[in-house]
Amino acid sequence: MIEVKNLVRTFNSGDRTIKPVNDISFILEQGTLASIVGKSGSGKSTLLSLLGALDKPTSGDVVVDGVSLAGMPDGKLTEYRRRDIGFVFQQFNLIPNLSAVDNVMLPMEFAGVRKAVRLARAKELLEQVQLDPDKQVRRINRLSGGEQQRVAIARALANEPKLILADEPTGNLDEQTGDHIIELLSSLSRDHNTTILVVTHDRALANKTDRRFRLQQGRLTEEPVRAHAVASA
Ligand SMILES: Nc1ncnc2c1ncn2[C@@H]1O[C@H](COP(=O)(O)OP(=O)(O)OP(=O)(O)O)[C@@H](O)[C@H]1O
Repeated sequence: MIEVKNLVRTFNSGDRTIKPVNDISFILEQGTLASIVGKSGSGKSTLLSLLGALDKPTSGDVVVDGVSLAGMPDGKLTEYRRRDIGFVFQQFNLIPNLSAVDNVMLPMEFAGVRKAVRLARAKELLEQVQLDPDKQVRRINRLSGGEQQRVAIARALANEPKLILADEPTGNLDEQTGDHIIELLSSLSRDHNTTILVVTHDRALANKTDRRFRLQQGRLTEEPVRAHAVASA
């Protein structure tokens, strides 16, 4: 369970102070698939960075399974990022001159997983995101944007994180691949009890989530979701 408590992040911009995260509180039960929508500049990336411990709040706290991130030493925060979070972020670029399969194996190497196990799991994950076997061994810089996005999702899943933070996970994908990614995220939350928070402009994805939030000028509101409208459409 993730508890976000009165989270605030301010930035000084010249002689102004801006507050892209302005007293945000919510609780996500384990296994929830939630989405955040909001205009450009509304604070979505800032909020995801705080949840992933890539940035520190000005005040407030994030509590993960009863453990508070505020006041956690940097070494422990790094451990939290590596072990508990799967990031699907633009700025978390894949390593371009490594193959897809090597990119997916990397987080498992950091976690000390044996090579044979890493390789088998990386292949299994790349199959789940429907990357053809011949492309699995190709260097990242020889894959299309959509294929790279799928590799990034497979890599985020590598260590079976408790929480996946995804910024526009279906952004570069055609409709069919996007639908498959939506199914994959839904089944991860439902069957593997992974908590997933996605920032998305994709209505098909937002409609599939259990909870939907809107961020406006640093304030978060929850919107009602029609109960799995897409599934019955
Ligand atoms: N390190 C920083 N220093 C100063 N201002 C920042 C910093 N990071 C973000 N901001 C500002 O905070 C506000 C929110 O930015 P953020 O990236 O969180 O928005 P966003 O909703 O993710 O936007 P987009 O949809 O365009 O990615 C913006 O006004 C941005 O310029």
